[in-house]
Amino acid sequence: MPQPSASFSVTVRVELDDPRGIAEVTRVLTERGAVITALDTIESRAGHLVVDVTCNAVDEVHADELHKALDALEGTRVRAMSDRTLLLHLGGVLQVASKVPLRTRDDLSMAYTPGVARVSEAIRNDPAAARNLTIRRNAVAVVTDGSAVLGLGNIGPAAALPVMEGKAILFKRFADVDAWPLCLATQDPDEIVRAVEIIAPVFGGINLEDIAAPRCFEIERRLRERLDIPVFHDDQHGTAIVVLAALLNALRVVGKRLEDVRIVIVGLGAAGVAIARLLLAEGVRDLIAVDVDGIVTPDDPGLDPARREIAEASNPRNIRGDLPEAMEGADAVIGVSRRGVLKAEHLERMAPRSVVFALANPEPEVDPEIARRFAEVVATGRSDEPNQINNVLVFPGFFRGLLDANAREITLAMERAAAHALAAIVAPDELSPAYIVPTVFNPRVAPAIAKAVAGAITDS
Ligand SMILES: NC(=O)c1ccc[n+]([C@@H]2O[C@H](COP(=O)([O-])OP(=O)(O)OC[C@H]3O[C@@H](n4cnc5c(N)ncnc54)[C@H](O)[C@@H]3O)[C@@H](O)[C@H]2O)c1
Ligand SMILES: O=C(O)C[C@H](O)C(=O)O
Ligand SMILES: [Mg+2]
Repeated sequence: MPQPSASFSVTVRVELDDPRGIAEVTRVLTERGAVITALDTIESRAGHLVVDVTCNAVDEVHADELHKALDALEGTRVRAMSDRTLLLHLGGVLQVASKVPLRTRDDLSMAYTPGVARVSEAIRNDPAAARNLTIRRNAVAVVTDGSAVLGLGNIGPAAALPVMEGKAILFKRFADVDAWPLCLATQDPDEIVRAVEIIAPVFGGINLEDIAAPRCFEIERRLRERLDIPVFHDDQHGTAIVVLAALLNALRVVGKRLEDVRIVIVGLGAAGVAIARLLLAEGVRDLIAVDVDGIVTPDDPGLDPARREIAEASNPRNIRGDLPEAMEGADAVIGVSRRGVLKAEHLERMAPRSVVFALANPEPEVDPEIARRFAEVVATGRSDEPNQINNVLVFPGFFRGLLDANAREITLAMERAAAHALAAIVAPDELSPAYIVPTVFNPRVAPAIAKAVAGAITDS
């Protein structure tokens, strides 16, 4: 049963003929499963009270039920009900701010003309000076075509913008990177590659986001060939790094070794391919990938090169069939597909002391409550659950490291180093089923990843 959460927080403005009725209001809300988080008095006089009650609900249906229940109370009227998350996004969540004062004509003539012309000339004479004299060394483009937005699917560039704004503020908050959302009105790989190529002079790095497989593989490869700045596909590499870190620690908790475990990946898309690649590079020997048509094998017709590579390197026991067959005896399952794909009848086939990562956003492959009946370690991608496995643990620090080191490319060595650094933030004596990855608010996360990335450049 999904629980009320802060991601679905509503404020109800209720008008009462008798102030004593507030007790009824809180009773009705609480009995119907809402979690009250604030009560604010708006108007109060004898025989009249208006209050804003803020509470966490489960979803729209639940909020509607709460509204109706309050309306049914005698002497109580609901004036309005507002969704706080939508209110938070009014006008967007991101803005551009000046780093320099603009108070006098002097300030203007340095920040802008005529002074700025000398800055431009300096760059014309030495293009490398752009790194020091512009925003470039701290700027990242968050580029999407809106084709695989969270687990919502192909919702297009306009609907993708709130998610990309969100990514940009996470970059700023956790690693002081200035990121800008760029939602492209095309899903044609040639056009996407060209668009990124021609905006590249502004940026020190490109973060591709929520571009569906298989086109994301080709786009990333072509951009890496053409650009002299690092190109990172967050859903692939960010996810693979956080998953490897979480898996290393989860296996420590259940006392198993990476080389010995059987792992199932559900959803061989952008995230699934990159996770499989990184786990195989790290020494996983028994990995099975399952997609919509069942276990992925090399004889599947029409496999793109990235999926073919995984199909050929996985499934050493040559298991055929679908999810139930793949799950037989599995020590860990990693879901990067869509909500509800994993069921109790799949999880009950797993080995004792197993691990379930259900990472689809915003709703996981399985309700964590159900998963905990079968597995010792359970994690999702949500920020309102313990053990949040989300690429936000990686991309801010990873780009901090790339930008500071003026890196031109991204290597598997950097990804592995970042994963180990992230895992190491949780000390061995702190590890438990409910604590396998640090929270994103742990201030050691981004610096540790940045350091690992920079260290891996020197090593290679
Ligand atoms: N927690 C995180 O940090 C994180 C990071 C990246 C992606 N994700 C989530 O993972 C999911 C996939 O993201 P992506 O970028 O790889 O998308 P994608 O579109 O590239 O891949 C999704 C894959 O899942 C497969 N799939 C769909 N239904 C399935 C089913 N019933 N059984 C098996 N496979 C199925 C699709 O065929 C596709 O190959 C999304 O829900 C996304 O939110 C989470
Ligand atoms: O955006 C997130 O929360 C994680 C990930 O990038 C996703 O697409 O689900
Ligand atoms: Mg994403």
